[in-house]
Amino acid sequence: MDASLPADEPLLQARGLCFSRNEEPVFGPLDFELGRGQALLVLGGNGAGKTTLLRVLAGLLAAGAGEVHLAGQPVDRDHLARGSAYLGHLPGHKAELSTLENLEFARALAGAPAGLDLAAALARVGLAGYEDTPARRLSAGQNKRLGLARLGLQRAPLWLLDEPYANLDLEGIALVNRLIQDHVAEGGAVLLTTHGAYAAPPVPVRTLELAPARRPA
Ligand SMILES: Nc1ncnc2c1ncn2[C@@H]1O[C@H](COP(=O)(O)OP(=O)(O)OP(=O)(O)O)[C@@H](O)[C@H]1O
Repeated sequence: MDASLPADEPLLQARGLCFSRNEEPVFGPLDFELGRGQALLVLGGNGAGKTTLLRVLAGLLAAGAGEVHLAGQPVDRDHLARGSAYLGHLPGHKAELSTLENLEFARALAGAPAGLDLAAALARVGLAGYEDTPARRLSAGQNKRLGLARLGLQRAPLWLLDEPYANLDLEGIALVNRLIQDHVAEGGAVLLTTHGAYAAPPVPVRTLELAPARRPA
């Protein structure tokens, strides 16, 4: 957990946050906050803007208007990218590298300790025995599991999880819930999306409902 961030402010605050494409509003203005030890479930049907919101919060897209504060400090896209760990629909693994090599790469990027047991990290997400398997040979659910292993290496206090339960079997869903529970118990916070088909994690959860998508004229 990042001890450099003050603990007495909400970890994440958004004020008047908006995003538009070609002058068509996608979401907002949104006002919400998320404290340490909490999860925020972003609800909305297909096209409501959930992924777009997470990409803005991860610093991958620029907001059209509004402010985001991390632990009380106004932040720009760079700070958002550094303060959060993002797990999106596309896993972002290096296809030709093995699962273990992908974790080595992620560990180096995150500046995590070299002594970290990466084989154990793979075993924790159910990928024991796949250490030498190239990422391109993983199933969708196994790819998601590798993404979950990477998340644990990043040590960011704020997790942004886009449809984390998608493609996972029951045991995988339980794994996501366990990881979220542990992260929140350590003082982290999790913002996750769902279109409503999956259960919420077993932690204190607030919800944020995005308006239904507009149909093109
Ligand atoms: N790259 C893009 N270019 C143009 N429009 C986009 C792009 N990505 C998404 N959109 C549009 O932005 C709106 C919000 O999309 P977004 O992916 O954020 O929705 P979502 O709530 O995550 O949907 P889903 O539940 O289907 O994943 C949609 O109307 C979509 O058509």
